[in-house]
Amino acid sequence: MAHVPHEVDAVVIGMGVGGEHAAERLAEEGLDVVGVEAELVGGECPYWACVPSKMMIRAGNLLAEARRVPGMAGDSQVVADFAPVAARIREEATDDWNDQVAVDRFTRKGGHFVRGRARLAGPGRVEADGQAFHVRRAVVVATGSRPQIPPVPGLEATPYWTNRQAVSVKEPPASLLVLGGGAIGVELAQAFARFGTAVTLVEAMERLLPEEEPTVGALLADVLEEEGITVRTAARATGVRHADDAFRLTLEGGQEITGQHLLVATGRQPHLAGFGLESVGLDPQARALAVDGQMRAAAGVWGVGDVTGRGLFTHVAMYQAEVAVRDILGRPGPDADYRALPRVTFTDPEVGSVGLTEHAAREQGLRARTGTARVPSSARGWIHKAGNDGLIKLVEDADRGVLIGATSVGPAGGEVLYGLAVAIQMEIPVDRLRHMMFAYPTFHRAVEDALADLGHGD
Ligand SMILES: Cc1cc2nc3c(=O)[nH]c(=O)nc-3n(C[C@H](O)[C@H](O)[C@H](O)COP(=O)(O)OP(=O)(O)OC[C@H]3O[C@@H](n4cnc5c(N)ncnc54)[C@H](O)[C@@H]3O)c2cc1C
Ligand SMILES: NC(=O)c1ccc[n+]([C@@H]2O[C@H](COP(=O)([O-])OP(=O)(O)OC[C@H]3O[C@@H](n4cnc5c(N)ncnc54)[C@H](O)[C@@H]3O)[C@@H](O)[C@H]2O)c1
Repeated sequence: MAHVPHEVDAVVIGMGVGGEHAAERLAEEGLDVVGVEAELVGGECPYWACVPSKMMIRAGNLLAEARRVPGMAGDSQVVADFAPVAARIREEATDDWNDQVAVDRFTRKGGHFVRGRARLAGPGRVEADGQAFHVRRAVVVATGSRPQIPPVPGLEATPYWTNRQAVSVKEPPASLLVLGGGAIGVELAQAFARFGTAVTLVEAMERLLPEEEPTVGALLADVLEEEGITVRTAARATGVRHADDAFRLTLEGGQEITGQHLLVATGRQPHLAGFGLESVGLDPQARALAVDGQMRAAAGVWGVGDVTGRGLFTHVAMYQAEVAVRDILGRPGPDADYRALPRVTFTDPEVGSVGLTEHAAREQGLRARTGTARVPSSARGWIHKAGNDGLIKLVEDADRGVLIGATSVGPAGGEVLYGLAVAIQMEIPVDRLRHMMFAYPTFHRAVEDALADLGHGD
């Protein structure tokens, strides 16, 4: 191992996307930085989350498109094979879950890497792998999040999957129960189903993706059911058993559903406990690490990424890391701004949203006006035909005449979102948006229809 200095400028605890970005940037700026990682540098996103799941989704989308050929372009016979997907995840995405490339990238920039579990031992004091560091300038807490496992009786004793096992399989299971109809649940349910897995998706709330506009969950449930997925909403699991290579999930009311595997995707919780936060006056029992607009958690301590409980997205972790780095370097800059935080769930159709939903806007006491357009009724949606499900919904603050929220569901829903995110971030008056030209026939042209509908859709 390289010589590790004990007096250092900064220690980054957790080298997931947030910590890795902060550590690399600080090293590039010439600071003496130690990065500590207990597992793999890069964290959840490249090895067990965003990247492998999106490779599965890309492959599943190809199958779905090929199955849409009949009636549109001739005939097709699709033989699904998961082997190339499993190989890509091993060879291209994760290097068989080896992070040497990422470690080398960091050390080449001048950083000092320590493999191990770091512990705060008081202000400016960090211990890891039997070494003690005296930190002159900054400790960055970037410990991420962990799956939140619900207290369903019997569950803990079963070999259930989290996202980690789900994206590491070499073959799709014959059948799969998915507990949780949030982002992970819907993305992986659809991807596996397209490879032939019989999927049952169980969501406790009334709708899938319950944080999104109500119409979104209903639309997505229809699409998934059309593809052969059994969707159970407002369904509570009261017990789980695993016997004879099968999971048996009992639902409130007594119905039992079975599957070869069970994926638990019921949310993630920030990782605060067990690494000495109390030694710097912070609460390890808190729901998330509280930070101010410059990502400061305490004197000499910054927090970035999932641990802060904001958004739980890779782009949020990297954005926050930039803010923290600037502040650590003593450069003035604006506070982190989440008004136009974009979210994309990569189902087919993609579900993109940014800013406030209508409900959230009203809860904040804003006078919300909404406008909606259906993608199949737009020129491009009509031309697209098979797989054209989707909608655009806009939420305007009627008092200020600017958009404060938008939803874009459709074949390119996540991409269409971009223009809406710019409009919200820049507070472009709705009256000016109405006088823009929207290229014909793009998917984003449906935004023009939704703008015209503002005030009529309420
Ligand atoms: C299945 C799935 C799909 C996802 N898809 C997307 C997507 O498409 N787009 C998107 O934007 N987001 C997606 N996300 C969310 C994204 O993965 C996270 O927001 C992102 O990984 C957060 O990065 P982070 O650095 O905060 O934390 P993490 O990636 O969790 O990294 C934290 C790191 O800290 C380490 N650590 C913890 N404690 C210590 C300690 N005491 N000492 C040393 N190391 C420690 C951990 O080992 C870990 O490597 C997805 C998540 C999942 C689960
Ligand atoms: N495309 C993306 O950007 C992407 C993809 C996957 C995950 N993520 C991130 O990862 C995080 C975790 O994803 P997730 O899907 O686990 O969480 P989530 O919070 O998005 O969804 C969890 C779902 O599980 C439901 N639920 C909770 N307890 C339940 C129970 N006992 N029975 C049935 N349903 C229950 C909730 O009502 C909710 O709908 C997300 O917050 C998201 O930020 C992002």
